[in-house]
Amino acid sequence: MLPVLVATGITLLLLQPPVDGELFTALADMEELLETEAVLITNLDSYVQAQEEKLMQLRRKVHEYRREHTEAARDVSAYLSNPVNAFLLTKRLTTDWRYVENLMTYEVGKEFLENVTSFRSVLKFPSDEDLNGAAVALMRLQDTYNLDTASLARGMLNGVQYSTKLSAGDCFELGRQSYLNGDYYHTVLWMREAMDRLTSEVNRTATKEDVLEYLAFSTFKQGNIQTALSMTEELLELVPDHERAVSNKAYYEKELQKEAQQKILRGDDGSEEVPIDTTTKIQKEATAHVYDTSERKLYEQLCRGEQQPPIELRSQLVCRYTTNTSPFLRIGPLKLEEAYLRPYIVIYHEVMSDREIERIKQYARPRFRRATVQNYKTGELEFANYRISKSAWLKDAEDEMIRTISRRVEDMTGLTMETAEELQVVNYGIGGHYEPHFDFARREERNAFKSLGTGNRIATVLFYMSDVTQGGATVFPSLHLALWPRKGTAAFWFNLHASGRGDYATRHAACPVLTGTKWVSNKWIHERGQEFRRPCGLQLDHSEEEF
Ligand SMILES: O=C(O)CCC(=O)C(=O)O
Ligand SMILES: [Fe+2]
Repeated sequence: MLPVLVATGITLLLLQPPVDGELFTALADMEELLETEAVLITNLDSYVQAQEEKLMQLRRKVHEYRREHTEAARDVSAYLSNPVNAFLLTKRLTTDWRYVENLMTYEVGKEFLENVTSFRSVLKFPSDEDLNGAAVALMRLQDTYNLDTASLARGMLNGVQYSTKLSAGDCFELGRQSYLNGDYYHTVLWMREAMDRLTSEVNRTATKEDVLEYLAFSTFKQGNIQTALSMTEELLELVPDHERAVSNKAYYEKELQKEAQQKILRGDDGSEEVPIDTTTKIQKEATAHVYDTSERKLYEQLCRGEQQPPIELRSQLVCRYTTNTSPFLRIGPLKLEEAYLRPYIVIYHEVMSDREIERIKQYARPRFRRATVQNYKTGELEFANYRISKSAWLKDAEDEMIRTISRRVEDMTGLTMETAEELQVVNYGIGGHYEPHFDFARREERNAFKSLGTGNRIATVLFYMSDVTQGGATVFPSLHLALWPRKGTAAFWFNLHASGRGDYATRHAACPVLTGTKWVSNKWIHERGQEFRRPCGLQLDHSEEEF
């Protein structure tokens, strides 16, 4: 139900901010939804078969009755003078008819519906919050990857068929979900698309009146009262007694009058009026991570692969074998590719085998929880729209293979794992992402690791445990650097300067996954224990900030 703008001008907003859903946050969980769907399809198929069987029996009865009846009608007295016929007619209208009635009243669907109820306790079903989360993820992809609404609705992405085509009803639902989030920008985009699709649909999947109602209200919310009014008038032509439309029309007219009066008072002739663009993007998520728009722009460009560090910088980078971080590497050197020099960011190739990856995934899957972030004021772990993925922590003690990974990180980096965090395994579903952030704790967050007594996160090792079909890069906006996931590789960088102060240039993000799934695991290495392995620097960099 849409809100009514009452005559007093009070908007009755029925916005329900969605609670954070769970299933949409990782692809691993979505697989279970396909299993749920398979069971539902079988059940629905059996239900349809049973209904068809019932109707067929009834249809046979119709034929039988009609045949006898036509026979009787041809010569009524001859037919009834036959005692067998007289008996059969009586039977048809007594016991036979009772059978027909029973068949007609028999509810075929009941047991199948009961089945569905019992499935709910054993199978995974998405919630309304999941639906909202999946819609928000699509909007995020649309924004980040500059996807135009019409192509997306046609299932096209970069000229190839990406998904099934969306019906007007599908577009309407995307618009409605955006509306529920107070995101009128996307509501307008998707309701317009729903309207376009409607005109070509034979079996209409949405009604023009519903689309117009959302469209008008969201257009008004976007600041375009005149268009909102025209849309409402169009709606009233279709449904003249539409209560909400009637009162909204009156409200819009009043608002327009007010505007005109104000213009006269200002001595405005209207010539300088700036048309209000209904497609202007509004900042939608109240809980959105705070970062400036230039960073957002760079972040999105990097995600789309449109930026890279300047050539002067790239030309200094090398690939080499590394042998000096552990004696072990003399017999098994690692392939190292430099990605950036200051800060030093490198990629190690072939440092996690497919077998190890499978084992780690197996361990993590049953323990997946939606990833949280720490509220630096309260210290509480909480969900945030700017980090959408599922994660699990794996201890060294759990499995020889996890221990081996830790030892490998030690060999790779030359840093001790004594004070490192457990291995964090992360799975991002479609649209899963992590907006720009620092891995180290800043001054105001210094409580974050205090209780551990291990100091700050000196370095990050990020293992890529899958290829990602499209999207999902790790990007460093201020460095114009994007690292593209490749299964079995790992990225490494120091988060802190040698002085121990946070290196702000390491601010990074995980771009939303556009197609496919993304698996990574993090090993966060701490300061304590590294004193002789990475000695403190005596010089302070001017960009350094005290931790
Ligand atoms: O998944 C990625 O690419 C980056 C993840 C990340 O930055 C983190 O988990 O802190
Ligand atoms: Fe990070």
